[in-house]
Amino acid sequence: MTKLTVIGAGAWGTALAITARKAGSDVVLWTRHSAHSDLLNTENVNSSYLPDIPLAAGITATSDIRHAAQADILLLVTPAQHARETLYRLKPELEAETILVMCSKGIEQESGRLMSEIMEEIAPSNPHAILSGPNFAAEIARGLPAAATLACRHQELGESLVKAIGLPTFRPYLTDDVIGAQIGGAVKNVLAIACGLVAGGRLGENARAALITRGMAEILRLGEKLGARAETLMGLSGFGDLILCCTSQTSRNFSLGAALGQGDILEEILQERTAVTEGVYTASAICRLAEKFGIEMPICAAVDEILNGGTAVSSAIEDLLARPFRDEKLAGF
Ligand SMILES: NC(=O)c1ccc[n+]([C@@H]2O[C@H](COP(=O)([O-])OP(=O)(O)OC[C@H]3O[C@@H](n4cnc5c(N)ncnc54)[C@H](O)[C@@H]3O)[C@@H](O)[C@H]2O)c1
Ligand SMILES: O=P(O)(O)OC[C@H](O)CO
Repeated sequence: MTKLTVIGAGAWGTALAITARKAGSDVVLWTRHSAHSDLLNTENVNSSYLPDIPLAAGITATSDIRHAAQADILLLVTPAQHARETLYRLKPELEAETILVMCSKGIEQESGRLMSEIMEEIAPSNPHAILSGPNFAAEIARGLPAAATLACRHQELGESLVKAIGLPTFRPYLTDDVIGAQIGGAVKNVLAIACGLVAGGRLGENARAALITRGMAEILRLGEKLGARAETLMGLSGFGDLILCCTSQTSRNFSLGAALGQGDILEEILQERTAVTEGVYTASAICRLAEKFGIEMPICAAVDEILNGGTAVSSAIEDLLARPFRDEKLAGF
């Protein structure tokens, strides 16, 4: 039986633990606090992050990183900004053949690095993969149907991962485009904030459709510079996740944007949340990458201005609307 540990017991980590257990893997769920692992083991539910959904029998929680690392596969599911420190904690315990699967969506704020680059930097000899797609944790944990992109450079490795986590209701689609599989998940978080702003500000459905479409052009522009394939960006991890998060209040990024659009204060929204809202941290990293590559990402820039530049929502929207009229072909991809 495949031994699989999920690193990070938030909503997504817990949903993936339930999924992998159903797929037949022997599952351990690691959380950094022993009080949390004790609660998970005694209550059999992750009431802080995924209430009302029982953990499948056979999932054991632990806060012991050494025990957690003793697995064939590690699913890394902390917030993206904590992926580096988590990998450093794991590194001394890793066997060379332990497979690392990054399930977090984001770009490191300080370095502008993708999650795969951080895995390569810290654990260069370990095989690694990316899992990303339109996947709300609660739906997956309930066994509702969904699909995701699973990216790794070797087909055999991909197939073994599909066996460990795939279900008829959770369908991983394989690709070798590791870079492409990360761009959509990171950028859609920022674009979902933008669509939330539009919803909160009651700017209409047309405006949202325009933002999603022009947002897709921003994903394609950044993806091209980073070496991603367009087909991956148009797939589950890109277009699929963009549609999901730009059209649903279930998305934490969308709901944060909606609250901002209604006039709430960023710091107060964040204080009230225990769950991570990745777009808040990835926005500035994306804008720095756009600057480095000399590409325009005006929607991401507007969100970054609102989050980090002190620009009022109304004025950022006015600036976007004042942009010159363009040829769609030239402004697209
Ligand atoms: N929730 C979803 O539906 C979903 C779906 C797909 C991908 N994701 C991605 O998965 C990642 C995790 O999201 P989530 O929804 O599980 O978040 P969450 O906020 O529900 O949980 C995050 C978990 O990480 C832990 N954590 C926080 N800081 C940490 C640190 N410094 N070291 C170790 N652990 C730490 C928290 O205690 C918590 O257990 C994000 O990148 C998110 O974009 C989430
Ligand atoms: O709630 P969000 O906005 O973090 O989105 C969660 C997942 O990424 C959806 O695929």
